[in-house]
Amino acid sequence: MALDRIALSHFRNHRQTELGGTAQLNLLVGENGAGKTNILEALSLLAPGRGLRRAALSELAGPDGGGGFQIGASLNEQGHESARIGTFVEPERPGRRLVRINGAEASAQSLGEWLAIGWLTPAMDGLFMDSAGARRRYMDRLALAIDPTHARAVSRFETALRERNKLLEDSRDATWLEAIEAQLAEHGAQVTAGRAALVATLADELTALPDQPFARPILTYRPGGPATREELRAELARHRNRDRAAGRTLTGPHRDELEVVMSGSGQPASSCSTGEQKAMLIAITLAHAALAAEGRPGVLLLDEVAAHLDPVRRAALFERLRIGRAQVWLTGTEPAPFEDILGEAAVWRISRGTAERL
Ligand SMILES: Nc1ncnc2c1ncn2[C@@H]1O[C@H](COP(=O)(O)OP(=O)(O)OP(=O)(O)O)[C@@H](O)[C@H]1O
Repeated sequence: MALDRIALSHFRNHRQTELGGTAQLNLLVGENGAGKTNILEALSLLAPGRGLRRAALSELAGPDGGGGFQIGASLNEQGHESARIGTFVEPERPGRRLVRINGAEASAQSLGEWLAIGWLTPAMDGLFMDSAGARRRYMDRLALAIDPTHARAVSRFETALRERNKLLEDSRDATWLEAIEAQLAEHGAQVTAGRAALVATLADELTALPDQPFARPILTYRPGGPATREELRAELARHRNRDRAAGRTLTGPHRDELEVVMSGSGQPASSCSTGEQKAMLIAITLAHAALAAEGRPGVLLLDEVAAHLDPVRRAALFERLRIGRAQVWLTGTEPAPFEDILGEAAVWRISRGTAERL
């Protein structure tokens, strides 16, 4: 299963770009600023969420679309189209993202039931040094591969959390607070379970990966509150005064942390070298792609990853991608580093928002 017949219209610098005849390995080459990452971003928007740049909808439309844009693709199974999926914004409703699956309107979250899309981009290089919130978002994105309903649980939990924080501040009405805490605990426990399951499954997958040439990370999920609904609810009720004094809820999955250390040395990822951090991110990305491919079809977007690796690591990466089942999209400024896969990859030259098949 793979994405094919991809069509972008008025999406960033792509006025009308079509990519057909895709393969398992797909390569976009072109100068800086040509529009390669924009294509990967368009594909990342065929998943729930804000895509690989986390851009606002208003940033995505190109200059001639009147504020609207369209992204469409076929899902192919053994050469036949099994579904047509798309996401778009209409010029007359610029703040609203719409999704269509096989011609029928659907929710953005339901996209996760069709495809599991993962990515690694240069913007993620600082993930281990970033705030814990960035790693929570990362876990949530990866968790979609094993549970497409995870995004919904996160959004319901966040709504309940905002509501409780507001009620703590302006209301002494215990009945209201109890009702909100019940919701917060229900969705919070679901978020915790989703993240815990993701990290456990990823950790298993990572143990199968050799230590070399990519540094193998050891992942530990550190929950910010009790795991079960009942315990979380009880703890919230117990700590109302404390939370009121702090002005916010101090227990729950919004306080979770994903701890990452390098196997062997046990060094925390945040104090590893830039190269080691990147190698660990690649290892997690590959492990995740393997997970995704076990469930729904996986698509892996690797922006400027391969060209920056030394030849040994690059060859190892290509080998892993070849044996994996995910469809892979790679970008680079030159075809040369991709010499080993040029014979089997579908290659496009991207130039000023256009794509030419090579
Ligand atoms: N909303 C938009 N409308 C039109 N053009 C846009 C929009 N957003 C970004 N661009 C243009 O897209 C181009 C950047 O494209 P992209 O990031 O895909 O480049 P790239 O090929 O990945 O380059 P690099 O190799 O430098 O990463 C820039 O020229 C930028 O001005």
